[in-house]
Amino acid sequence: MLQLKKVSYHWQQQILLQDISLTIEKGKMIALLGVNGAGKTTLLRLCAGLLVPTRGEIYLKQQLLTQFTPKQRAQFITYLPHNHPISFRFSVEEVVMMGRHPYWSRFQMPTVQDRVTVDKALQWTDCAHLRCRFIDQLSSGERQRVLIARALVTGADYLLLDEPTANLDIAHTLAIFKLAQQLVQQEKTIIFSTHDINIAARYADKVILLTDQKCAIIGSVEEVLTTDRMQQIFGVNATPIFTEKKDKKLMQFSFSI
Ligand SMILES: Nc1ncnc2c1ncn2[C@@H]1O[C@H](COP(=O)(O)OP(=O)(O)OP(=O)(O)O)[C@@H](O)[C@H]1O
Repeated sequence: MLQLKKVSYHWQQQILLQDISLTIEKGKMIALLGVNGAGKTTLLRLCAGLLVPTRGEIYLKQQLLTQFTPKQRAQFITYLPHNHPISFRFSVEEVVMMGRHPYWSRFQMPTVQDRVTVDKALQWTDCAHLRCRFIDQLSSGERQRVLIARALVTGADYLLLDEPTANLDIAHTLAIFKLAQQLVQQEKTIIFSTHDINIAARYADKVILLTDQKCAIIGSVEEVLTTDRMQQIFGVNATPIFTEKKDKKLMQFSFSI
């Protein structure tokens, strides 16, 4: 369980996040929504332990996140940044293998199990054919899939993904979310930020919406994404459209301004 208790984050005099309390259980897919600059990346980086709250505490498995060593933390939580610039010349396979680092002792070489794990992740993300290419010579979408593969091989329980499919074409987007659903069934927790509200409505068990007061509202898609809130926070008219999919009611939106 990942728990935020009255977490605030300030940068110089600016309040970026204010009094956020959330409990994120295992085995959930959670969408993180908010306008540009709302603090989604900041919140993900706090949950990943890459930033320390100015006030409040974050607990992982009932232990303060700050008490984990970076290596211990990396075994439980992986963070996929948005638009991660990569200027070094490693092959795709080497980059994905880096995701296994949290399990290695100093100077350890990859094991057979590490190679099997990397092979699977390359296949799941449709990167197997790219494995010998250099990472800095890929398209942004190809690179993003490689970085998703690297996040997968960590085997972490919590995957914090900052706009994971922003650069992906539609088929790869759907494939990544299908894979994410399978991981959630295996008790992994995925928190992904997105600007695509229909993707959030389709795949998320819960939604965290960052408001202009720098607070967070958490709940089901129907509870959080009300027409009034969409108008107030995003400044758009959102008309819900309900469809049935495998006996499940699916809410999508049509937008106008
Ligand atoms: N390195 C930084 N130094 C100072 N302020 C920053 C820095 N990075 C982000 N900010 C500010 O923090 C606030 C939150 O930024 P953040 O990147 O978390 O928002 P976001 O919701 O992820 O935005 P977007 O949807 O545009 O990616 C913004 O006001 C931004 O200007």
